[in-house]
Parts: sequence; C-alpha cells; structure tokens
Amino acid sequence: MGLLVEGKWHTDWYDTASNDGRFVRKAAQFNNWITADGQPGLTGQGGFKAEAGRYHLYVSLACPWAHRTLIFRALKGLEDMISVSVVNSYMADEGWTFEPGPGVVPDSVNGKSRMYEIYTLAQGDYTGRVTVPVLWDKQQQTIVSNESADIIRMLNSAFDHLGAKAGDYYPQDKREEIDAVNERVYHGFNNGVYRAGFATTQEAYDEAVADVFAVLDELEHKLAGQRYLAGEHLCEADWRLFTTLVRFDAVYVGHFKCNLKRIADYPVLSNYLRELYQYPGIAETVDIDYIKAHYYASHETINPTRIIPKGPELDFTSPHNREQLKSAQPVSGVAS
Ligand SMILES: N[C@@H](CCC(=O)N[C@@H](CS)C(=O)NCC(=O)O)C(=O)O
Repeated sequence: MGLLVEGKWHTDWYDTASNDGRFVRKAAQFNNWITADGQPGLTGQGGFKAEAGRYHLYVSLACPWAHRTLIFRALKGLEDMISVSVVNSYMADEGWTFEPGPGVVPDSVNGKSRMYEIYTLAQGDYTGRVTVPVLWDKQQQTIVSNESADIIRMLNSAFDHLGAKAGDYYPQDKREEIDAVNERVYHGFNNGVYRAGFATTQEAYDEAVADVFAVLDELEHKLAGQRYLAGEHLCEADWRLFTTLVRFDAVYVGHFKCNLKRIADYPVLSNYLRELYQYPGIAETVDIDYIKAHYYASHETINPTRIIPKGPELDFTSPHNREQLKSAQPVSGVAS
C-alpha cells in the first residue's frame, strides 16, 4: 500500500489518525468522460470519443468499485471493444502490480509492471492514491477516468451507436430515485464496510457497523415488496449494491468485522443476490478465491498472519424465488 507524491512512490498505509480513527475515502482525480461524439461530458475535458478498440480498463477482481466496471462491460457486450488488464490480487509495498499470479492479465497496452506507472505515464507529477479501476485512452495515452461511478455511466450509453447491447441502466425517468438509493447504499454499505474494516478506534468502528446493518435491514424490507431497487427494472443501483453483497459473507463479515449477521441470514437479500449473480455474464466477473486472497493477504495491519480462511461455503447458483415479484424489460430491451 502506498501513494504517489509528485510522481514519486511512497509506502504508506491509510492515514486515519487525522480523522479520529475514521477512514475517509479521497475523491478520484481523473474525471473525463467518453461520449458518443467526443464532446465534454459532465466533468473534465472533451476529446474522448467512443471508438471500438480505443479504450482499456485496468481492474482488480477484488475491488468492488472495479467490479462495477467489469459488470457494465459484460452487460453492454463491450468485451470486444474495450480490453482489460487485471492486477495481481496481492497489494503490498508497491501497490497494485502485474506480478504473475492467479487471475492476472498483464498490461498489454503499456507493458508496465506496476499500476503506479500507469498514473505517472498519464501525469508525471501525480500526487495521490493509485486506485483501480482506471479507464485508459490508448490514443491520447492518458487516463480518462479513475472513478467507477462515472465509468459505468459512460459504458451504459456512450457505445450504444457502435453496437453495444441494448439496455439502459440509468433511465432518465428513474434518475432521481436511482441517485437517492445510490447515496444511501454508498455511504452506509459500499463504503460502510470499508469504514468498519479500516477504523482504528472503537467509536469509528461502532458507527460504521451500525450504518452497514441499518442499510441491510432497510434493504431486506424494501426488496421483499419489489424486485429491484428502483422498482420493476434492473438498474445501475442494483449492480452497485451487488458488488458489496457478493463479497460480504466471504470477506466483510470476518476480515472487516461486519459480523452482526451474514447475508445468508437475510432471506430476501440472499435470493436477490442469487438472482443478480445468475444474470447472464455476471458469474464470470466474480472470483471469490481472488477476492479472499486480496483482502486477507494485503491488509497486514488487519490480518498480520495473512492466513486466508477456508470458508464460508457459498452457493450463488442455487434457485432464487424472485420470479414471484413483478419485473419489466429495461427501457431498451434487456431481458429481466
Ligand atoms: N473512487 C474510486 C475508488 C476506487 C478504490 O478505492 N479502489 C481501491 C481498491 S478497492 C484501491 O485501488 N485502493 C488502493 C489505494 O487506496 O491505495 C472508484 O470508485 O473508482
């Protein structure tokens, strides 16, 4: 674990001391958008036109934020248009690397061996954390974005005219509702598990765990009466929830001490999780062994022995009962 300061790599764990033991996630620093015509998007510079073969994703299979981007690449059928590299699951003194190992797909675009070299290639004097996912532009030789929330919105629509699969996971008429759910799920749950796991005071941990389970209790109730988070249509908010749910029993219960309950103890959420896992193309984006290897081995301050637990036994392939709730075709026709 480390960070870049003016283009130089420094070995450093997260600073929680200046925040009373609380883990505070820093905002991403590359905020450009790929658009259909290359016009500027919501933030950043223009000049990133959607083109097949032009862009590359750098991901870790462990990272729930990077996982979102792999899911959207699969949902939208962009595998042939956007290439991918996968870092080694072990993140140590050099940060993310392309050291050979299970699941690793080397950096075929820039031939680098460490992720921080991709950041310095884009910006020689970069200061900040070196995170995945990174969306890379092979043409301009730079980072388009390192913010997963933005990347999935680009993948959702910018490549549609080039033959991406139909399906709008952020439809205009649902945006307000999706944004509100995202807000709650992000702070309390997606980032809540990290706030619990990386807390260095009892108070910070207690606060975070209370948030995590308040959200889970709420969602268990909500999803008992509706198929998906924004109603009958599967949407972006569901996929953002999914990446944390699918890691929860394997990693967040034990390693991050979010152990009041497991997802297996929530019948509605268990069925919902299985439905999303079984959605075409999704199971292939989930690698539980890689995920466990990353968390238990990389966070030395949390698990100094680096022993990876054997369990739990998980089966996301068994039947779910969600068909009994009404579903509808997403706006432009993805099967429900
Ligand atoms: N805002 C980013 C957050 C990404 C993020 O924090 N990724 C983690 C892995 S799960 C990372 O690369 N951490 C390395 C570090 O902080 O040094 C996003 O959602 O894209």
